[in-house]
Amino acid sequence: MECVIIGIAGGSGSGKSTFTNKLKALYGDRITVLYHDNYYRRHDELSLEERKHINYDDPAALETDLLVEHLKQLKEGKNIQCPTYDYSLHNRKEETIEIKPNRIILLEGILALQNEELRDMFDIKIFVEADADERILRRVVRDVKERGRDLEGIIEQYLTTVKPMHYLYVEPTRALADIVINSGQNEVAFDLVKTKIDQLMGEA
Ligand SMILES: Nc1ncnc2c1ncn2[C@@H]1O[C@H](COP(=O)(O)OP(=O)(O)O)[C@@H](O)[C@H]1O
Ligand SMILES: Nc1ccn([C@@H]2O[C@H](COP(=O)(O)O)[C@@H](O)[C@H]2O)c(=O)n1
Repeated sequence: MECVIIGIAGGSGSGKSTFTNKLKALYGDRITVLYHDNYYRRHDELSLEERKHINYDDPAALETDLLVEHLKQLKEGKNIQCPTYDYSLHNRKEETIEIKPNRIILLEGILALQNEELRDMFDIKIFVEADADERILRRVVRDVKERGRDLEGIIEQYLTTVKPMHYLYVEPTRALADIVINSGQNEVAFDLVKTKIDQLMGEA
């Protein structure tokens, strides 16, 4: 079985996870989904307070080498032990999850198209687009509800790291995408990607 890897990038709050999770809900175990965020580096040597102030939007914050290695293993038909991440503790969890390869592999993350070695592994490159004001508003709601954050911290992080890194590293990768889709809740884009996945699965 030859794997087809689809990279899904876009700014924080653009709707990447919404789009990816909708595909996962449709295909279930017939597709493999990886999240770049699970590859944020472990920082046991730092206190929680110190970990709060890491620049998580800089490519160096992610162990992308391990992700590339895992994608290679999946392509070889091997299972991987995928790391998992705790946003509240700003650290990797102890547990890993076993992930199996499939014909279609999705990889989602803000910097999915930034690293050249990773980008070169993708057969299809997607960038999810959304205005900056909509992205930050969605992030505020999500980070308070789901990631254990407060408004003050979200604003400080956005202005000091998220926003500058977005324009330095994320936005330029828009031009490297095969397809740019407008928001993660885009029925037309979803149907187009679904049609392509169905076709590729039929060819396997
Ligand atoms: N088009 C949209 N309109 C309104 N809310 C959205 C839209 N797309 C996503 N959201 C919401 O915004 C939040 C962030 O979306 P998410 O998919 O997690 O973004 P990302 O993975 O790109 O950071 C989620 O709570 C999601 O439900
Ligand atoms: N400990 C962490 C790790 C990451 N982040 C932020 O997550 C964003 C990427 O995830 P999305 O679902 O929003 O694409 C990224 O912008 C990091 O700032 C964090 O806040 N804390």
